[in-house]
Formats: sequence, C-alpha cells, structure tokens
Amino acid sequence: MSDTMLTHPLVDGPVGPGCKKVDPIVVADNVTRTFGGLTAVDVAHVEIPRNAITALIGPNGAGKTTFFNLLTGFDKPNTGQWSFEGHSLARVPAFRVARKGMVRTFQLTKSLGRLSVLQNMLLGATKQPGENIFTALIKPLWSKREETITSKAEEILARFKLLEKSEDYAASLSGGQRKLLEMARALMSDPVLIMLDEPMAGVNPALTQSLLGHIKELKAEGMSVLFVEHDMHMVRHISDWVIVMAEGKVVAEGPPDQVMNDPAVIDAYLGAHHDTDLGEMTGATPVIEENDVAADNADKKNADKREGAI
Ligand SMILES: Nc1ncnc2c1ncn2[C@@H]1O[C@H](COP(=O)(O)OP(=O)(O)OP(=O)(O)O)[C@@H](O)[C@H]1O
Repeated sequence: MSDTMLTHPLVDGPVGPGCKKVDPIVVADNVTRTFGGLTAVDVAHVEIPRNAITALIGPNGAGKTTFFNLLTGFDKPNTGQWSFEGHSLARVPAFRVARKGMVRTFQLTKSLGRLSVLQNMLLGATKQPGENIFTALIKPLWSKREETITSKAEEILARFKLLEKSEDYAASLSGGQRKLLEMARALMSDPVLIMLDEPMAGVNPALTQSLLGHIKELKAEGMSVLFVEHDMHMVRHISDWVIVMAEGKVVAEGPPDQVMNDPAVIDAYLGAHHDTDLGEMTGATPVIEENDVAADNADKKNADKREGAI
C-alpha cells in the first residue's frame, strides 16, 4: 500500500505488504518455490487473518496457485516455514494438512465426474470406514461410521440444494453446481480454514449470489476463508481483506476498497483489467435463493456448451 500509516481492525500496526494481523490463522515466512530458472513463489512474510474472508489476487502467473499448493501440502517449497493455528505445517503432506483443518477445494476432475454426487461427498470425509485393519474387520464399526458420514453428506448436500442430485453423476452437474459440490465436499472434513480455488469460475451470475451467500455463511459459522479469484466483482463485494501477489511476491494488501484504489495495484494488476467491472463498494448483494433454479438451468446450458469441461 502506498500509505503505510493506514490501520485496520484486523491488523496489528500499519497496513502494508506482510503486515502483522491481530489474530492470524496462517503465518508464512520466506516461502520460495522455483521451477527451473523461474521463481514462482517468493513470499517474505504473510499472515492470513482468522475468521475473515481473504482474497488472494494477482495477474496470471503471479504464483497464487503455487502458493496455495505449498500451504496445503500439494507441493514442496525450496525454502520456507509456515504455521497454521500456531503449528508448523511446512512439508506436511496434504492429507495431514486436511486433518488439521486446513482444507482446499479441488476441481471436479474427469474421474470424479464418473462418481455420483454422494460418492464425491463421501470421498471428502477425512477418516474413511475401514481405514485401520481392526475397524475393517468388524462390520458394525465401519457400517456405523458409514451411516454417520452418509447422513452428514446428505445434510450438507441439502444445505447446498444438491440433495436431489445425490445419485446423479457429478459430471452431469452445471458449472455452478460443480462449484457448490466442491465447496460441499470440502466441508465434509470440518475445516477451520477453507481455501477456495476460483470459486466463481464458470458460474452463472445469478447463482453467483447463492455462492457468495454460502461463503459468507462459512465465516458466520466461525471458519476462515482464503480464496484465489479473478472475478473482481466477487473480490470487492465479499472480502474483508485482499492480498495482491505479483511475480511470486506479496506486493500489496489491505481492505478491498483501499487495495483496489491503490495506484501500485492498478498498475501491477488492475491495469490489465481496466475494461472489466470493478464495481462499486456497495456491500454484498442479498442472496437470491429463488433464482437458483433458473440460474442452474442457464448455467447447465453454458456447461453443455463447454467442450470437455471435465
Ligand atoms: N509445475 C510447474 N512447472 C513449471 N512451471 C510452473 C509449474 N507450476 C507453475 N509454474 C509456473 O509458475 C508461475 C506461477 O504459476 P501459478 O499457476 O502459481 O500462478 P497463478 O498466479 O495461480 O496464475 P493464474 O492466475 O493464471 O492461475 C507461472 O509462471 C507458471 O508457469
């Protein structure tokens, strides 16, 4: 940020790249990742605030996805340390990271598309029935566990208005419904921090309101949310905090209205998107549940048009 004297309730001290948070849930230091000669991530220090919605933005190739992959154990850094809820998680494998409560959405791939919506949900549960040999041998133990996770899956599907689709192939869902399923699946493992990778990609504008409502609910339930998104409208309307990456580094951070009016950010990132709708700071628009069905239908049509969507 250009004005380092700004303060904010989430921040301990002046606002600026790498600023200290009052109550951080993730703290990362000197995280680097290179691919050959290219430094994809070079984050000196960043803190993610707890129980807030944080957007990670930046131009294509800024290193956002790589940083996500590193934090969640899907990739290994060259250097660096980070902690989640005060516990070091650097180089901890992805399944353990998820068990600790740091859970990311991942895209519905071709193979997952061939499973039903419910099966996708069951895959999201952290501890599977029969996971240890003792439990596997005693049917009442695993069948009870299966019942519990199935009813939990159905409860979450109902909340996301996907229950009636539970037996459908996931591949048959519209773009927006897929995004809802990705989020619903992540909730199966009771995240403390949920990390969403482009939650708005391919989503019809009316279903967008429903998705935004679901994300705000996660925060209302006490979760922290970190998302990567190119849709500036969403970033502006839903985020409490915005972190800007460029060339692997954190170049700016702050509340959305300040970050998006920062000349350095406009030059580095928004300049390339001058023609896109950056919106006004009007606050999040209300959830339009009744539009879901119409939106889904329109969304489905768009999804059908896309070639090889999954
Ligand atoms: N597995 C890989 N092998 C080689 N280079 C990679 C690999 N993954 C990422 N990169 C490179 O690292 C840089 C950062 O990529 P990354 O996908 O993290 O950026 P991003 O900010 O998420 O971009 P986008 O917004 O386009 O998704 C890019 O130059 C990319 O080409």
